[in-house]
Amino acid sequence: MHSLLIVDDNEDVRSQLRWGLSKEGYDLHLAGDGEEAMALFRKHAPGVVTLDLGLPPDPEGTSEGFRLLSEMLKECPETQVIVITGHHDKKNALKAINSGAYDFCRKPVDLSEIKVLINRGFYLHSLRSENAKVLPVAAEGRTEDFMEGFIGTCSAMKEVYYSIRKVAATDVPVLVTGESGTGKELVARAIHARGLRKAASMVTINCGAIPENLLEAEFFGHEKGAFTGAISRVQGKVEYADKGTLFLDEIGDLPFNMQVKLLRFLQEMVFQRVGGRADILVNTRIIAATNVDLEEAMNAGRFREDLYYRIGVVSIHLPPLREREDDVLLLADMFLEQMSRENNVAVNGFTASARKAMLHYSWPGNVRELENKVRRAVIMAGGQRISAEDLNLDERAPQSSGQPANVTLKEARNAVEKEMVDAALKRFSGNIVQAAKSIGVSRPTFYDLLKKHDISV
Ligand SMILES: Nc1ncnc2c1ncn2[C@@H]1O[C@H](COP(=O)(O)OP(=O)(O)OP(=O)(O)O)[C@@H](O)[C@H]1O
Repeated sequence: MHSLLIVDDNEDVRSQLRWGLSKEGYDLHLAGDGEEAMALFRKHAPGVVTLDLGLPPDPEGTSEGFRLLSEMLKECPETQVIVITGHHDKKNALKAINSGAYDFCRKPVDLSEIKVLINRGFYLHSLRSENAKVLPVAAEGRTEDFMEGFIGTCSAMKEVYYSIRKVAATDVPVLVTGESGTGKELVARAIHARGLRKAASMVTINCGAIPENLLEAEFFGHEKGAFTGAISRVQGKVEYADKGTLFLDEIGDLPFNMQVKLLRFLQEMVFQRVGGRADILVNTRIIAATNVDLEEAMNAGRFREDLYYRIGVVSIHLPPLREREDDVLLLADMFLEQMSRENNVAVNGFTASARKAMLHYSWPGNVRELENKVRRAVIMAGGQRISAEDLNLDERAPQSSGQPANVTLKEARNAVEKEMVDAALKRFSGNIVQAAKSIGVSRPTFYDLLKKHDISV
């Protein structure tokens, strides 16, 4: 039987949880202070603990809660601790996760939400206990300055590798932020591949690429006859992500209506297929990515605050390529090697001026743009070495092609943006989906760019 310890100094809360969880079949233990909690912890070795941070002798603060959290994890690192925090206390929720808590729940505790967290906690506890080897984080210290699948040695990327290793060992939702083409999906894959759920799949939903009326069915599936054309029952992506990871790409583009449904699902991990009545329970880890500033979207009323707090407790920010020091050259060499092999073309590196141009260019499309430019250059290069011209870069100008030197970075970026949108439209004869894909942005973002630069299709 699963042993569960509840630590809360409020007698009413303890009674409510005792009552609410009595039918779940746990071996339930309740403590009102730190001393009692540690005694029960040592005696019953619970797989999951719910821990109110405000405990005597510091019921208004969090010091005793954090002390207990660290003592428990020191004695038994496999224990999954869910901390109970104040309603808007994102700071302490984040601190607790950083200190090794598995997840958090806000007051007043919602019974169905905590049940989901507890069940997931026991699931993770059994995975961890069965195979402690799946946790690479303890062995890989902060000194690891590289990560398989990634090229880059600048200090900002080392921070990213460190964060990936750290969050991979937990099950908390992670928000990956960064401009388009910086490697957000690569980060999501790295977290999944190093985490507890690596034996199951990572399922991706591109929230910006699916028409609004089809999104709910994409997430949750549909029953036969749910709408015209629904000729059979179809499972949604969420169902396929059971036991694994659900990667929500471009979450900033999720329509408001769907944000409400997603939040409801995230709180209880239960959903119904479109046109169905049965509740379906899944156990999945959420990783989301966005290239829009969600805090700004939240302030503008385009993104729900409660959803932001649910998905954004831990975030990993990817720096734009132009801020990664010499990494651009390492990446360019890697792409060159890979593409000359793939295309069976012998190319012997870049000219000095090509290297200079790559270092000076602002890379609005980031790593994806570099990859595309090198791919094109490998095919176009007449000689043994790739020149700035083959890369379509101007070796003289500090920014993009044709920009006078006295423009601001913002102006230069806008000009490049417009140039890329124009070129993509031309290349794909006005096909928005293909044009957006080719420059690495979502369809809604592409429409925003058309509007911003006053381009008509
Ligand atoms: N540090 C890196 N090392 C090697 N390859 C990288 C790195 N970062 C990104 N890439 C490659 O660049 C391309 C774009 O990366 P990815 O799709 O992960 O970006 P993204 O930020 O998710 O883009 P978008 O916001 O448009 O969805 C991929 O081919 C990826 O493998």
